[in-house]
Amino acid sequence: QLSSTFYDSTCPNALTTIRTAIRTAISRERRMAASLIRLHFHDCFVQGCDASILLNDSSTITSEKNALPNLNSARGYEVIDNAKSQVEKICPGVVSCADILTVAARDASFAVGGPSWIVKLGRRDSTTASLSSANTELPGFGDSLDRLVSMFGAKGLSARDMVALSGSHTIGQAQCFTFRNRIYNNASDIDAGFASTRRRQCPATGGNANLAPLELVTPNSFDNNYFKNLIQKKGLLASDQVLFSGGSTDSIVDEYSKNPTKFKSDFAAAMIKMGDINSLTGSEGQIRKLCYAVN
Ligand code: HEM
Ligand SMILES: [Ca+2]
Repeated sequence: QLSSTFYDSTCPNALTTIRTAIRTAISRERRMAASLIRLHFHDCFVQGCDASILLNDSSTITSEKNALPNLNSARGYEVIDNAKSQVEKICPGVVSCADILTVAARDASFAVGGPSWIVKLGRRDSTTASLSSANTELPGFGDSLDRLVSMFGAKGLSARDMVALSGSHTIGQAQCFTFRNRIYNNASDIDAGFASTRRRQCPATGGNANLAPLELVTPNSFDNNYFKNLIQKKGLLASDQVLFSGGSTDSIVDEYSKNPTKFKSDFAAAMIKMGDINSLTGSEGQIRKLCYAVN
């Protein structure tokens, strides 16, 4: 049973300490806000929000960091490790890495103009990781709408939650190899001018790691331009554009494009729901001393 007051008596300064560490990291590099939100998502979809994604390879752990969706892609691990070490200084052995990552995602959203929300706390850290689940349970950039709906459904999230959460592609960057097919296949669901602009930084061969903003107008601020772009056929990933391509989620995209306030409140609610996925509580798991290793 998670609760927003979980650390009120055991570590009253936990949340301000985390916030300072996260704000410092984001002021150094604004993209870090995007990276931390994504890290929380990639944690929660694999064994639940249990900080399994933070564990390094060891004799007992096969790290999720090496799974396809994460390798050379997920980032921000060191920011969470640092926030943890700050929190350990004030209350050793009390605050879980899973909670720190959840709070970090919320603080990251707020730091770049997104909504804030009250985070539920009391998650415990896993003593295991699952590279295979990370490879099979995280969505891919080429997935169909039906597949995306069913992958989120498997985690207790609705199609509406999925569209709202995908709105976090209003910030952050993607590598060329994730959108190459889309910009070179002359499909009817992509704006021709947009495709040709993107091709300049993403050649047909090579340049796999070249970056492009997931949302072209305001890639560093959290707003609803992502949805406006989808309506103009300017989604970067195929998995972005499928949300507005004549299917069942078109009306949600349309609604969020017109109502940024509704998008932000739905996003916050969906983040809370995602943070509830299969948490370890009570005496399950442990409170790690270091986020990258089990005790
Ligand atoms: C709907 C299914 C989704 C797919 C297929 C997907 C796929 C991707 C891909 C391929 C990238 C670029 C990675 C790279 O090039 O290294 C990316 C980036 C990102 N994703 Fe998603 N994503 C999905 C949903 C979500 C959700 C639910 C969230 C958060 C709630 C999220 C947050 C982000 C953020 C913030 C970035 C930018 C990260 C950065 O700049 O470091 N995505 N996503
Ligand atoms: Ca996890």
